Amino acid sequence: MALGASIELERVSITLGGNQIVHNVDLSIEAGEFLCLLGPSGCGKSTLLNVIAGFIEAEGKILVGGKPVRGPGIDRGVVFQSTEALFPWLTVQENVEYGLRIRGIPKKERSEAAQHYLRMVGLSHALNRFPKELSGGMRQRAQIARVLVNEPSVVLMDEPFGALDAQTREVLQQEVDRLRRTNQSTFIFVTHDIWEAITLGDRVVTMTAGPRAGIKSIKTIDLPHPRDHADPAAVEVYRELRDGIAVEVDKVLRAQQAA
Ligand SMILES: Nc1ncnc2c1ncn2[C@@H]1O[C@H](COP(=O)(O)OP(=O)(O)OP(=O)(O)O)[C@@H](O)[C@H]1O
Repeated sequence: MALGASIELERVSITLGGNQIVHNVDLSIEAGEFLCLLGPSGCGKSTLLNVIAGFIEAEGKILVGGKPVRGPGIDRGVVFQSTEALFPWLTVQENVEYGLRIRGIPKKERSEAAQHYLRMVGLSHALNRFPKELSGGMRQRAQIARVLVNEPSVVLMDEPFGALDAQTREVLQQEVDRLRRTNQSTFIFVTHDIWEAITLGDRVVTMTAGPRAGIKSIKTIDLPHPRDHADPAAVEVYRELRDGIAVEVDKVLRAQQAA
């Protein structure tokens, strides 16, 4: 299993289409940490994740495992929100094996690895199905297995459960919460959902409203796993995060009204 890598962002600013989306972000993420990123819609969460993934260039320093990010790499795996992210012409197992096949891993080894990770996400019964034969939740499980099979040091998740119904979402949150305890990768998980962030995060970073979004707060979630939403300490964390985000959402609404 790959060990997680630390991530350092130093004075990171991101400009897209002539607009500065993110301004001067400094953030240190420890190896093996699970960090959740919350913030109002459009503030730049996905953009920041895409910069760490190496899909978008930025100003400032971005170090993963002490090395500057110069583009996408196998050390960083990305799970997208879209349940369409799998190759529709490949079976579940072939989708999960894909990255290993590209890297020339022999058939027996990649088949065993794919089955191991598919078992981990509860998809052993669906190895030979095609994506269109899966529910949205199953597709996201397959996507997670497809990323984890490469044993990345960093797993970047961009609202992976955003398109799922509430019950499936809760089940997958519990699964990721279990999985990350045996997986030593560093996780950054973008979400709109405050409870999702509290369920999963070692820390929750809240961003300010854009443009020129930055970090508003960093909250350490010092509660035992699995996290109980009825625990008064969790409710207190929820209130604090909700109130902080409400201020930022309000700024977005006022800016929209003024425009
Ligand atoms: N390629 C691009 N060119 C210009 N502007 C862009 C581009 N991609 C994103 N943006 C803008 O950057 C800002 C941040 O977008 P981003 O998707 O990162 O926000 P977000 O916080 O992830 O939003 P959401 O929570 O709604 O997914 C938005 O104002 C968006 O319109």
